[in-house]
Amino acid sequence: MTALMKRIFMASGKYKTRIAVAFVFSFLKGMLKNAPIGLGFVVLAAFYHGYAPPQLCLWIGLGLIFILLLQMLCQNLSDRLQSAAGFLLFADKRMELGAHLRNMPMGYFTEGNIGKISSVLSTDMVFIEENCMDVLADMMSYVFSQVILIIFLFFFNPWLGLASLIVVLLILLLGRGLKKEALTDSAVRQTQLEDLTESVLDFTEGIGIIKTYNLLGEKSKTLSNSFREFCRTSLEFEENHTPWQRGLNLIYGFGVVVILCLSLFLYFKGQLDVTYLLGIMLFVFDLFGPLKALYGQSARLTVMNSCMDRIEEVFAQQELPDDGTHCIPESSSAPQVQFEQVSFAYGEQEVLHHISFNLEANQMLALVGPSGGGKSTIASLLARFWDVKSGRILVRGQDIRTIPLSNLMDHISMVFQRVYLFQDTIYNNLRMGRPSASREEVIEAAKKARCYDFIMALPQGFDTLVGEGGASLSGGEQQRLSIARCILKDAPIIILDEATASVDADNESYIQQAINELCQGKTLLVIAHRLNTIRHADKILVIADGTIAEQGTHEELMQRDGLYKHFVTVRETNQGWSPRK
Ligand SMILES: Nc1ncnc2c1ncn2[C@@H]1O[C@H](COP(=O)(O)OP(=O)(O)OP(=O)(O)O)[C@@H](O)[C@H]1O
Repeated sequence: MTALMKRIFMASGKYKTRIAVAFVFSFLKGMLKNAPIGLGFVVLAAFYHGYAPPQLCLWIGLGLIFILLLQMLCQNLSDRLQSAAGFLLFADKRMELGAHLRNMPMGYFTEGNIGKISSVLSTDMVFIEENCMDVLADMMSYVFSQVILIIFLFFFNPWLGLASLIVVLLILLLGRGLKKEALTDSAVRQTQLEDLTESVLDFTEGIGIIKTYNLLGEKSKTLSNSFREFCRTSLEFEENHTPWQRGLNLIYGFGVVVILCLSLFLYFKGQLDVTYLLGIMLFVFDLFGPLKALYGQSARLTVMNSCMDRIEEVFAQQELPDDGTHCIPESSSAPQVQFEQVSFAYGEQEVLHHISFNLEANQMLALVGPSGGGKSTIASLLARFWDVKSGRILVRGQDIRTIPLSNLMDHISMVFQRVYLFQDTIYNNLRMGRPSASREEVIEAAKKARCYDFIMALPQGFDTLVGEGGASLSGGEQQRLSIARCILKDAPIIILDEATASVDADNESYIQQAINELCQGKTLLVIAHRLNTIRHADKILVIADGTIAEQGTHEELMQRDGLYKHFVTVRETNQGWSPRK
């Protein structure tokens, strides 16, 4: 518990003082909880010794009211301070995590971590936010209450104090076992919760594909299995705790009997005053109550512990360094883009080996080659989705690792095959390309990207809301909107992943017109599939097995009897690898 308190306290940043003050009030609340017992004992002793003036009753009554009021005040202050601190702290933590995620390499998001991020941001953070402060403050008050009760007993008789201490030690020993079990179980449970989130995301995001392939039954079954599995683990979590909780209950009861019998024994031996015996009777049945309440919360505590582990794990992921201070120069005699001996690995697996090429301003470089050769990786490295393993990538002579990420992004636009439109109006989706753009500029970009007509045919024109992922628009329309976004951005370097999926002839022609508008006067790095695009490229790189197998213009490469010529021949005879015409 102390370890968890320390972790939360260390993570509480500017709310440390507020939390510390809340805990002080909680401590006072714990002390005051036992004060009526002390008062009761004073009354008993006074009556027993024949001292019972009417004023005593008045004072005791007033004292009790005072204690109750003070207890309420402390409770109120600690609750208010701690719950506000919890919500404020986790609002900040979410923003911190958001900033951290923004600076993470893209690889982190594509390597199956979406479920983890979602469950950390929602389930884990919400659980800690709602529980941490009140549970921790309650824990503190239980611990202090227990300590005070033991001190009472030591004060009455050292043997009683010692006996209660031994019982407490036994409880702590068994509690350690419970904690160990709970820690393991809650880690398993939280991991399953993460898998469950992943399954739900998978199901909802892929619902279109699932329906197309008639997999609704199968995938629903997978999802139901995940739900059932989580339910089973939760039940197991509870069941595994039960024997430990029963053991603890046994020791609580056993401890009460021992203290009761020992008190009577000491009384009959003349070693314990009758007033003390009566005092002990007052609270002996609740003697280990605070510890009982504390272990009753152990399940919540351990879940909080594993939530903290997972939150810290995401925070511990290395960010992509963004400490560059050299902005891209306005002009330079160096090539627009240079790859110098670039190697790259996903984890341990090296997928690019010593790639070197230059791309001059306003030229087009086409990357072609077999699937899995490394074309997309080359494009991603230029946008600094990841950092190279060795070698350098330069933009206008400047190593991209020394350029502030925002400056690099200002100079690069990417047109992906997979388009993402936010749940917002078409206008706002377009304006993301350049937030400072005027309405006229947005409309102009839409016209250039051949979007204007279909936008105006929508019920609210530019103010029409598009669904999550742009579900209410056709693939070709979404693609053109994403191109309009890039036209508005007007970045000098464009990375274009040409669509491989077939769209109808009209759409294809519109997309091509939109791309032609976008690419005017730009430097282009194209992952090319269309023979037409490839033919017009200033330079073609054939990428195979992470290396440049061949390079040159279409004519140069066709003169060699190499991989490229083979690919084109295959394309022309419509077999296998196919750069479309
Ligand atoms: N996120 C990733 N994690 C691990 N390996 C990856 C990842 N992305 C790609 N790879 C691997 O890197 C290699 C190069 O992949 P890349 O996507 O760059 O090839 P490509 O030429 O663009 O293929 P395609 O034409 O099919 O898109 C492949 O072996 C691929 O399996």
